[in-house]
Amino acid sequence: MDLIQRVNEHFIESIAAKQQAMEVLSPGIAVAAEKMVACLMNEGKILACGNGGSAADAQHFAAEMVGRFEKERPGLAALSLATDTSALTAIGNDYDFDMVFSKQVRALGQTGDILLAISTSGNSANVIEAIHSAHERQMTVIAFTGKDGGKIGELLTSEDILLNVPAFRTARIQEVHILMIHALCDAIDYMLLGGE
Ligand SMILES: O=C(CO)[C@@H](O)[C@H](O)[C@H](O)[C@H](O)COP(=O)(O)O
Ligand SMILES: [Zn+2]
Repeated sequence: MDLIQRVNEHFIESIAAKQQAMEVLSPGIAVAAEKMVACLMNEGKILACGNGGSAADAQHFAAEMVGRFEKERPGLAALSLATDTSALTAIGNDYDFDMVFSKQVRALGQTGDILLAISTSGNSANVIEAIHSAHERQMTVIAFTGKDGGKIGELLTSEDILLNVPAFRTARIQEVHILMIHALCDAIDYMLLGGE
């Protein structure tokens, strides 16, 4: 296979992953957006976490909430738990890397807040611990996963939302996750501002 064909395969596979995800996830994404708006309108906030590419997704989502997505509006309360290098290194060094998010959730999370938990495998221990802490704090969890949903898929409650991408390659799952983030931002803005 030549290099251009190899690149083409990525586009083809990504398009297919998105098509399959659309068919199963759009209703759940709409419900997640409604839960987020209800939380934000009730003085709540959204905490987001994930590792590697998903850390970037958590940060990307928070930036579009606090800054803006496509329309001018007041900033919305969201925070990435994956960006504070001092907190991440101190907690990782002094306690355990599994606790880097959960300790922040316990410190910052309040009843009615939302945890956006992002893990392509559904098995990252620090994301799982963050979900346990969110439940202790009576927060709702919205989980973005992939593959078979992993352990995260098994520990969510009926109050939570599992948005599991039906794909097995990490890169493809991440590409759908970022699309889901933009769809969420758009739905939130639409509910708050109306428009097209
Ligand atoms: O972006 C990628 C791979 O595309 C990596 O950085 C990837 O996010 C990391 O390996 C993560 O540690 C994977 O964690 P998870 O998605 O299974 O929770
Ligand atoms: Zn990646």
